[in-house]
Amino acid sequence: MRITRDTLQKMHAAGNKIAALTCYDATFAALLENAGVDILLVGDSLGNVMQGHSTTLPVTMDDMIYHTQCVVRGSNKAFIMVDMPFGTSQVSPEETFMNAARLMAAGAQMVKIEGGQIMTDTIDFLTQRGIPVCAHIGLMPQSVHQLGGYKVQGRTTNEAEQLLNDAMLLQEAGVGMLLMETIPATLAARISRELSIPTVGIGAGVDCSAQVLVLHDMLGIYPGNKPRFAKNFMVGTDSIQAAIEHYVQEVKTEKFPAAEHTF
Ligand SMILES: Nc1nc(=O)c2c([nH]1)NC[C@@H]1CN(c3ccc(C(=O)N[C@@H](CCC(=O)O)C(=O)O)cc3)CN21
Ligand SMILES: CC(C)C(=O)C(=O)O
Ligand SMILES: [Mg+2]
Repeated sequence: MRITRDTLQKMHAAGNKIAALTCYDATFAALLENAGVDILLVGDSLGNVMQGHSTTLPVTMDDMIYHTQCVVRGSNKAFIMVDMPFGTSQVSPEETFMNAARLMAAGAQMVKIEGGQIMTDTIDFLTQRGIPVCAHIGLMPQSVHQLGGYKVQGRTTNEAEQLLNDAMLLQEAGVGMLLMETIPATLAARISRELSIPTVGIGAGVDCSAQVLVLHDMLGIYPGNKPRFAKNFMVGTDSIQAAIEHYVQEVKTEKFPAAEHTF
C-alpha cells in the first residue's frame, strides 16, 4: 500500500518531517523508497538532468508520462507526485484537467502546478473533480525568462505579502500541499505556520513539513550550476544507498537544510 495524502497530512500534523526527492526511473525509485524517501517527485527538472536542456521549458506531456510510468513500476510504497510541464496548465481549467488526467492515469497521486493566485480557478476545477494538486510558488523555473534568472523570490515586503496571500488563496482553492522554492526561510516558516496543509521546501529553510532536492544535485553528479540549497550527500559515504539514507535522516532530524543552504 502506498503512502497517501492522508499519511502525509498525519505526518505533518504529528510534526514528523517528510523526505522527498526527485526520481525519474525504476531503479532509483526502488532504491529511494527502500532508503525511506516518502515522496518521489517526477520533476520537470528531468529536462535538465535526463535530457541535458538548460531549462525545463522543452519538457513534454509524453516525457512526463514516460518517466512517471518508470517510477511507478519501480516502487510500491512511496507517494508519487508529478510536475505538469510548461504549457500544459496555463490555458484553461478544462485543458489542464485533460493533461493532469493523463498523469493520473500514468500513476501520479498528485500533480504539481507552478503558480500562485493566477492558478486558483484551475486548482479548484481539478480538486473538485478528483485530482489532488500541489502548488509551486516562489522561484518557478518555468517562468525563468519572466523572472530574469533563477533568483531568490519574496525578498521585499511587498513580494513576501504577495506570496503569503498566494499561499492562503491556494489552500482555499483546495491544494493538498504547497511547495516553496528559493524564498527566505523566515517567510517560508510564516507561510507554513499559517497553513494547515503540509508545505514542501527547496531552498526555503528547515521549517517546512517536507524537504525536496533534485536527486542528481544531492548525489553531486549534476554537471550544471549547483544551487546554494543543494547539499552533496555523497561526501563522506561510499554508496548511493548510504547517501540517500543520510539525506532522509538529516531531513527527519532537521539537520538539513542548515544555515548555509538557506536564504
Ligand atoms: N539540477 C537541477 N537542480 C534544480 O534545483 C533545478 C533544476 N535542475 N532545474 C530546474 C530548476 C532550476 N533551479 C534552480 C537553478 C539555479 C538556482 C540558483 O543558482 N540560485 C542561486 C540564487 C541566487 C540569488 O541569490 O538570487 C543560488 O545561489 O542558489 C536555483 C534554482 C531549481 N531547479
Ligand atoms: C525542484 C523541484 C521542486 C521541481 O519542481 C523539479 O524537480 O522539477
Ligand atoms: Mg519542476
